[in-house]
Amino acid sequence: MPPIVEIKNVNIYQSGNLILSDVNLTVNQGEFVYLVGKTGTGKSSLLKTLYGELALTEGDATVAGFNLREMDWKKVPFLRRSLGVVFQDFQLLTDRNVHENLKFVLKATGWKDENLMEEKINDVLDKVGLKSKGFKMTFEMSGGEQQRVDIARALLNSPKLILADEPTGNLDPETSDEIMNLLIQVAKDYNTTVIMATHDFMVIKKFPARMVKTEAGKVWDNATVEHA
Ligand SMILES: Nc1ncnc2c1ncn2[C@@H]1O[C@H](COP(=O)(O)OP(=O)(O)OP(=O)(O)O)[C@@H](O)[C@H]1O
Repeated sequence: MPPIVEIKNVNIYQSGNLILSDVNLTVNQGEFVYLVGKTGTGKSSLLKTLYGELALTEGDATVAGFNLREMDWKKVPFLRRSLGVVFQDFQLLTDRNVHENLKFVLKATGWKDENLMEEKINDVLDKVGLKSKGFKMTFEMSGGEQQRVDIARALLNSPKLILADEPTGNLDPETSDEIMNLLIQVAKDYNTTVIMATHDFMVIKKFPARMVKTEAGKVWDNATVEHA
């Protein structure tokens, strides 16, 4: 199986400033990878490049079978559909309940059959342990529950790759552990790759995995906990 992410000699810019240079990174299907590094060193910029929010102008990268360099801009929605993206601040729609949040995404990504949509929503809610909470408004939920909804949403289109930007950033340690267990379980059950940016060294120590670090304008592979 080809790597799910292959980045070669990539330079990443924000507003014309070079943030990361000569990035090389290969991630295989099913791997769990932490992206660590001090604030402002480019973790989010790297993730944004992977999900097509920052255009790739120098170097080559393939993500979930999409060639980012040659990709027509119009194809970005298709790239996004084959990824699951999880954020620190959830980005859920606050005027809708959980079920409606999930249905909104399904409809926006081309689902039409009502029965299949119901089946899928039940399936992902069950997966994240929220089967009985579909009727809840998202603002009525705890941070941990909202993060579970966010993960459920990321799972809707059965992604081969989940990109998570500080998914435990707003959670207490116990809830962080629950979310980590969930992400790891999901990755295992679906053979999904997870690339997760984090500052949370308690989490990394407790759930060790490969580490990639942003520092001094470069991406360093296999950084150790001590150096991070
Ligand atoms: N939209 C933007 N326009 C201009 N510069 C930006 C933009 N977004 C980020 N930057 C700059 O790019 C650099 C890298 O930011 P980035 O958010 O990728 O870092 P990070 O490692 O994810 O930080 P954090 O851990 O705080 O989220 C920073 O110097 C930041 O100021």
